[in-house]
Amino acid sequence: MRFQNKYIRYLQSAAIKITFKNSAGKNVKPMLPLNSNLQQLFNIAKKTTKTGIGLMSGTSLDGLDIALCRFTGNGLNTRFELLKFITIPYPEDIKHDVQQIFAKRLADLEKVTLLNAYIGTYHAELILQALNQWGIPPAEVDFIASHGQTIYHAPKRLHHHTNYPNATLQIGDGDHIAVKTGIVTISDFRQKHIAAGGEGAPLALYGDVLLGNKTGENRVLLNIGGIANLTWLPGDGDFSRVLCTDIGPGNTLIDAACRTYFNQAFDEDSSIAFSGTVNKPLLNALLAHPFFAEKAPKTTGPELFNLALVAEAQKASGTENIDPADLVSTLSAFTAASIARFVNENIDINDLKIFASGGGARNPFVVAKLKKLLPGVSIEDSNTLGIDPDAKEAILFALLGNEALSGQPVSIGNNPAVLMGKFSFAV
Ligand SMILES: Nc1ncnc2c1ncn2[C@@H]1O[C@H](COP(=O)(O)OP(=O)(O)OP(=O)(O)O)[C@@H](O)[C@H]1O
Ligand SMILES: CC(=O)N[C@H]1[C@@H]2OC[C@@H](O2)[C@@H](O)[C@@H]1O[C@H](C)C(=O)O
Repeated sequence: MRFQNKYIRYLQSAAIKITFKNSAGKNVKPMLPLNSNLQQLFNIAKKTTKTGIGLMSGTSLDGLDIALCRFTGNGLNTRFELLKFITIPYPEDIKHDVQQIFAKRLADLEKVTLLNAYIGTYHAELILQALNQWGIPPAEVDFIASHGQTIYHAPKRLHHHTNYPNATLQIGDGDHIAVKTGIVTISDFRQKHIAAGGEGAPLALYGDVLLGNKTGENRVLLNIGGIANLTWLPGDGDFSRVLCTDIGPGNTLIDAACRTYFNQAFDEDSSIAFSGTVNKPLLNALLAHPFFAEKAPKTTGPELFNLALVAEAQKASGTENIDPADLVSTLSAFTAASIARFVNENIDINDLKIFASGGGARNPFVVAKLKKLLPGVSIEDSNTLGIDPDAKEAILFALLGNEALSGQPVSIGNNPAVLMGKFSFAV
């Protein structure tokens, strides 16, 4: 008993000086002290202006996008500024290691475990490198918001195990980033989305509404990354009609064919696609995949859209011996055709303006086909909105980090009203 009283006195003396009010508005003493980590979090949360880093390393495995942003406010009142942005390409050995486990049903569990720690530490090194290059001390950064590296995405619609929930796995643990950089890190955003009933993706909605919504303009923010996804923002400002969904393959099949048949990472400026011819029977076989008829919102990944699926479509259409350049042309046309079909079937195309981002927005063959298939729709890249197309997803995670620190859960479209992300501290 004596010990307990002493302990309570200790807790009271250690309690930090915050004013807590009871329901009658009177000041009361806090019951418990905040430890130094919670104190740090509290200090960051109450800052009017926060500086945060958003990290994205997507399904293309091309590198780590690092966006340094400044935020004021939260939710629909957020104001942000992109201060610095850089993509640091992954060296070949890391790409190779991640590719060994990425989107594979059977993988070396030791490698997964090693990479979880390694990628966290490696991303921390890249952040410190970028900050050093920019001349910004880590102490000036309030938080890091890290997406991690997706290694497997398994919504029910893909895994078909009726007893199991939607699931997804991102590695590159946040503790390693926080300890190595000394900066509070928020990570693993997708689990909460699933826990609250979603598929863990796309999370783009939260940033797209903020970056792209304009009353009176019928807009789509289209991201052509490894997988293509979009957010539709109807001009009437009715948030219940907002739609955010994956569409199908972006660059993932094009990149896979380039790696396999041309020993190159991607089809730079579409030089291969332009040298080939689109094979119509194969294109139609690919477009006949049942995923495209599933109702949105929906998510997918290279777990489904991979060269095995292409081989099946080749078999079904009798195009097994197609020339590799024709294959790249056809896969590029497939990306454009599946996006155009989704837009035509699900979105009001009256006065529609599409703002494209992601590496695929720099694929001239895909963009030209898309424009041809959507006549009357304006298609520009997201620079027109003042958003660097390469930085958009990293900015999104920085925004989600800002929300995790100071936002309120809000529901938009079909998305659950939750704050996402887990906190990691340097000590
Ligand atoms: N000049 C270019 N010409 C053609 N394609 C390009 C060009 N530049 C980038 N790309 C494509 O963009 C890809 C990288 O895109 P991005 O960085 O948006 O992908 P990601 O972030 O990994 O994807 P996700 O959004 O699925 O997570 C490259 O692999 C390539 O296919
Ligand atoms: C599981 C996963 O990593 N999904 C990514 C991927 O890349 C594009 C598309 O598939 C999208 O659903 C998502 O990323 C973006 C950033 C999102 O969540 O909005």
